[in-house]
Amino acid sequence: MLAWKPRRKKREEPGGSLEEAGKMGTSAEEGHEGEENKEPLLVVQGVERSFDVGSQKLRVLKGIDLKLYPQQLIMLKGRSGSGKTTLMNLMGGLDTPSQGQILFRGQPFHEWDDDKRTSVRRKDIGFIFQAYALMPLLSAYENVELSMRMAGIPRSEWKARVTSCLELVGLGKRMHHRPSEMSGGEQQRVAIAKAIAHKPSLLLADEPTAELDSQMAAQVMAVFREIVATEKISICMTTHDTTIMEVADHVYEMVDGVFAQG
Ligand SMILES: Nc1ncnc2c1ncn2[C@@H]1O[C@H](COP(=O)(O)OP(=O)(O)OP(=O)(O)O)[C@@H](O)[C@H]1O
Repeated sequence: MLAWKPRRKKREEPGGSLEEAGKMGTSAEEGHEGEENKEPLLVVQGVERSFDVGSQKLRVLKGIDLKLYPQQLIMLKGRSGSGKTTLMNLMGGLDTPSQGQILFRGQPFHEWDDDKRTSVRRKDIGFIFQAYALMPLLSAYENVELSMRMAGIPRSEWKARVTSCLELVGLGKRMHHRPSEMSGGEQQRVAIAKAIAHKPSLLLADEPTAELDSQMAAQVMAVFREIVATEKISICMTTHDTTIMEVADHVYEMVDGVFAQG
């Protein structure tokens, strides 16, 4: 197994053990330390979401409360269909609640129209949603560059930022490879670089380790802990994988549209 080299030094391969991932950046305890003095980045308060399905109302979320603090990594777990993706869509402003509030940096996300939410999303939120979401004909470098272009970052900043993001995820030497020339874990790390290139404060990741073996999943989690520490990002991710949950500052279990008391 490859060893995790000291933080801030250039490296080509993140460590592959969860013990190492846990040591990166803040530990679970440190993640909560001083929380009371910090403003939450995101507050979800009494959130409900129902969908009209034919003549029926399907109540998917039935009263969710959570606070996500700066530099915290939280996980949502729960059975398929329990509402995890629905909640993440609301947290990212892709959807609005039927009831309740979502405050992003103290601003009422739930009251804003699509355009206003989209502009906040482009600037301040990164997503890792479908399998890898990479453009297959573009190199890793071009994929990350594309997301900076989409976020409206000045061209003069692209090169340095793309390079530093790819180095951060351990792919400094593989920048000019296309996704098809990379392993699943490497592709997922390109997706992380792409999602953080515009310096968001929130990263939302839906099952980011689902397609990966345990060592690659551990590498992705190590990269997550590293970006929480160095990029000052907060992460909310969904997972079914119990083996990676120790890396989280907090794990919420969703059962039938509410959080189980844990
Ligand atoms: N737009 C929609 N219209 C109708 N029903 C929906 C819609 N979006 C989600 N649902 C339903 O809400 C429930 C929760 O779905 P969701 O995708 O949030 O679950 P999940 O916990 O993320 O599941 P998985 O782990 O399989 O991804 C499901 O029954 C789903 O069919």
